[in-house]
Amino acid sequence: MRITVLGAGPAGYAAALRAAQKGAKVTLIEKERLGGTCLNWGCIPTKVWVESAHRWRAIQEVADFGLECTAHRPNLQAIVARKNQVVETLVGGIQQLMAKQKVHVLRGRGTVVNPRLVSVQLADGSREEVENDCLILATGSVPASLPIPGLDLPGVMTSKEALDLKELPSSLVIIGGGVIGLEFANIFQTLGSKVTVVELLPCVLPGVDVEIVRRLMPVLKKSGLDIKVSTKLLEIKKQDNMLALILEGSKGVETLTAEKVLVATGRIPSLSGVETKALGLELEGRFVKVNPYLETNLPGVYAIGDIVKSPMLAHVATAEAETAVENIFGKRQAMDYSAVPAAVYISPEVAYVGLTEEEAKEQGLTYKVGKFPFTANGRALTLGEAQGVVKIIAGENGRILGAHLLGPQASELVAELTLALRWGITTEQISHTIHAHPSLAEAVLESAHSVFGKALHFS
Ligand SMILES: Cc1cc2nc3c(=O)[nH]c(=O)nc-3n(C[C@H](O)[C@H](O)[C@H](O)COP(=O)(O)OP(=O)(O)OC[C@H]3O[C@@H](n4cnc5c(N)ncnc54)[C@H](O)[C@@H]3O)c2cc1C
Repeated sequence: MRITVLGAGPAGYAAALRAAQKGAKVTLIEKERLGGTCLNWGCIPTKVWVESAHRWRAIQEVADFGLECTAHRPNLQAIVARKNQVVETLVGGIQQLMAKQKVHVLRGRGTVVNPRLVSVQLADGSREEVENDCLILATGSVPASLPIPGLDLPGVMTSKEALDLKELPSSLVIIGGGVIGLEFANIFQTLGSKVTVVELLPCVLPGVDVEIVRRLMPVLKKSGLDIKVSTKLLEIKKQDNMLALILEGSKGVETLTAEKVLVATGRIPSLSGVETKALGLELEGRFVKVNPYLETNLPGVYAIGDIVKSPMLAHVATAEAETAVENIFGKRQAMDYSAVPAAVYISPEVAYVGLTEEEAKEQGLTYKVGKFPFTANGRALTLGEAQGVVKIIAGENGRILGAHLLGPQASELVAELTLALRWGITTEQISHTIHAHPSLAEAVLESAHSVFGKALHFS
């Protein structure tokens, strides 16, 4: 079987690899870089910056650990160099995997001529036509742009440019208090910029369990971050060497000046090379419409990743890739979104899976809540990172409906609860499972105990 995959992000490259492993003759078309947004301008490079910020904070706190050390300043050129090196290592790894699985990688911009033919404009200006028996669309997403005057001024950036900043801005305003906005806010605030986050909605991290956001806010504010919610950006103007932002909030219109502005107001599907109207490809809003098997309305055409209406996350994109390939090879497997974890890499980390308490209420479910604070966890205290909580929402039968974590390594700890949620493991079963001591995972164990009011180290 000949399969063409358009786009080599975590959706496309994973689909290409899996299809090749199953014996298909695969062509993978990519106009920029293997690994797509996630590896080059998203998940991975941001976490390199997050780690530098984390270590910088740790250096400043070493005196609390009985150590003496003098650190001079963060070196952004070195951070960017390390970021590039990590990205190159991963992209190189994907290149090798493609070669090993004999995936034919075509570097150029693909245009879908019809469901069985893609025309590729190669870098040298020539064209190559690729025929297929099955086409997988994985063209990803791009930053959403707002119709606001001044967004094209020098000094106004998207996350892509921010990742290559070689000098620390003295002041930075971030438009958008979602996951990406807060991650950058945390990085630059920690490294020494004066950071303000402007969010249109009444709270940051919309969709996250309200109690978690409520607990997080004072921690962020204490770190020096200025957060303006229910505030709309009207315009950006140049003012001497700075940028002046005209904002409208509950107290009226105000002007804020900053050296740089980062726009993080979400992402929209990219359908570059996919003329939906001409092809007759059905959309759902801006997203490509798919059925539970990830098939579009065009026979033999699948769509996966950020272009379909599911959480815009790399691991979801990869899971969709695997499901689509299973279906191409004849297995009728619906995509399962019942347990999708998500994490926000700030300090302390936020991670969650399943229903929020608000959603459980809205759905009229009977539920119990278990909570365990990291202040009562030995390992968290040894790390000096005892802020936060593990909150579990369990149904009547003890099965986990949702879990919400704020604290050290939350992005790792959520895996146990995701496994439990996905496979119906109850809080009672977790509470009868021995966890290593001392470990942060004991906070998960104790939170499971606490669903029955039986936490050992907290009451
Ligand atoms: C700053 C930032 C941080 C993020 N952090 C995280 C995180 O920590 N965890 C997480 O899960 N997610 C994160 N994400 C989201 C994650 O990057 C996306 O969900 C993921 O990359 C989607 O994968 P995809 O394969 O659908 O699309 P993409 O990764 O966008 O890849 C699509 C690829 O298709 C190519 N393409 C498009 N059109 C054509 C064409 N016509 N011809 C050839 N090639 C084409 C593009 O060049 C691109 O390489 C982050 C995103 C950003 C921006």
